Amino acid sequence: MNNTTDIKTSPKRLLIIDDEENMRHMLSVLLRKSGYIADTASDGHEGLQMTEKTQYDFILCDLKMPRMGGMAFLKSARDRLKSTTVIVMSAYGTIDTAIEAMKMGAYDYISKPFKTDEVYLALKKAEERENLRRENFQLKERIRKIEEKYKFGNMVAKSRAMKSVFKVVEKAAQYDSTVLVTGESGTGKELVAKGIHYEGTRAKMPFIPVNCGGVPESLLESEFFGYKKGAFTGADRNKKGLFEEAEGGTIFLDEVGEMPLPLQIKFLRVLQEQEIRPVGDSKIKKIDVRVIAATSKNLEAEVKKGLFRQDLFYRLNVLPVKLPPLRERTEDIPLLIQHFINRFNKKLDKNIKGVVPEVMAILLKHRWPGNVRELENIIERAFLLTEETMLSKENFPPDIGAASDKCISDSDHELSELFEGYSLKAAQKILEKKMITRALTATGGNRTKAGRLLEISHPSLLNKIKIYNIEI
Ligand SMILES: Nc1ncnc2c1ncn2[C@@H]1O[C@H](COP(=O)(O)OP(=O)(O)OP(=O)(O)O)[C@@H](O)[C@H]1O
Repeated sequence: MNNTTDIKTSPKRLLIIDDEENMRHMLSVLLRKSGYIADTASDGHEGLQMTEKTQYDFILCDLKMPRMGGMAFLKSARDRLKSTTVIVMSAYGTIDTAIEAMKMGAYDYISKPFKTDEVYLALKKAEERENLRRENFQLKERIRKIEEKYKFGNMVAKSRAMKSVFKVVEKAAQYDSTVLVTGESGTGKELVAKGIHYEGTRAKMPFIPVNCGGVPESLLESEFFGYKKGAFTGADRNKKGLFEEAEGGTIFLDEVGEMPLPLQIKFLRVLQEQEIRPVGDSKIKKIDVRVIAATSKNLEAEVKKGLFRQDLFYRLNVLPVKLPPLRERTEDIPLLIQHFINRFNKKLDKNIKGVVPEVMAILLKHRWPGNVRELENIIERAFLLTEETMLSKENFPPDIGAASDKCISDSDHELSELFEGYSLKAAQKILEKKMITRALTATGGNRTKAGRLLEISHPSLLNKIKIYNIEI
């Protein structure tokens, strides 16, 4: 019989509970030979005492015994046996008793009289289940630890750029200063704001988000500051504004760049004085509200254009947090993918393990104009389309990755238009000049960032700019 070798690999603790001396003896000799550390008990009562002292991997338990039978044992030891697999044995084994025992937490049952192979088989099956359960637990623990390490609030990230963002926002959570979060749409500005609020001392108080671009201009003032009964037609009662709703907590001004200029003046006053005046009211009210603002616009440019007040910009920009677009932090993509997979597994009750390498390569190359939101959406879409445990190319929109392919074929075309002949040196010069110009344009002339995009050092970039006489 080769079952013995299978079981022998790791010594497990096992308890045999049976009132028949012969059975206890036979099973313990047999199982010790197979590598188990086997103890015995002559009834449920003794079994209970032993489980108090020792943590067993397996228990083989007879059902009918004097003093305390198997069912009563299962009932009393239930809480203690969470990580023990119990197999019941019964000479009176009807399906009903087996079902009853399983309801009480037993994993399997064997009917007496049984052949030794049957015991081995039941134990082997239980051990396999145990291993699976442990692996599953370890995997979840590993993911949990990775997520803990790269986490702020509900955000995950591991890129250098995002780690420095996390450092700033962790600090910001400890204070009350106004924070201005900037970044393209979908980079996680609202998530940052929520993180600062829920990780800070105001966590138990309200977090009120307002989209400054989504409220009609005529309503903005009464929305924010509230109004007094009779302030205008239809104002038939006093109404609290969003600032009062957020009392003690945080107000999140999303798309603050959309705020009309007249309201900006009022806002400046609120931030300076920490007080509001409801529409139609002559009295002012003190407020205690933290302000976090966000915008995908370049507010400094808006200030220059006269569309945003400079003084308000300075008031908001006490602690600036800039979220880089996803295409500039590709190291975050695999972590985010796993994060969303875990989330959708829970939400949709699935067991997806990951994406196939071919898809990962495509996702790493994609430009992500919609940033993390776009990534989240296409993972959710792939979840709905797949029947497998790995997400494959067919589950993703065909245009994902097409942009990067197009880039290559475009540049192929451009290259052949740019020069003739076969000189590699000449081609290299043309290509270098073109790539540097492209990187400088993409970074608004920022040489440090352009160097990073080109993956060359800052001095090397400066040198090439000089050699190729590139104008910035
Ligand atoms: N680092 C991250 N980890 C996990 N999820 C993220 C992360 N960044 C963004 N998300 C998710 O991406 C989506 C978009 O994030 P969020 O709404 O915070 O972006 P935003 O910059 O405020 O977008 P918009 O400017 O369009 O309002 C959300 O569902 C959010 O949960």
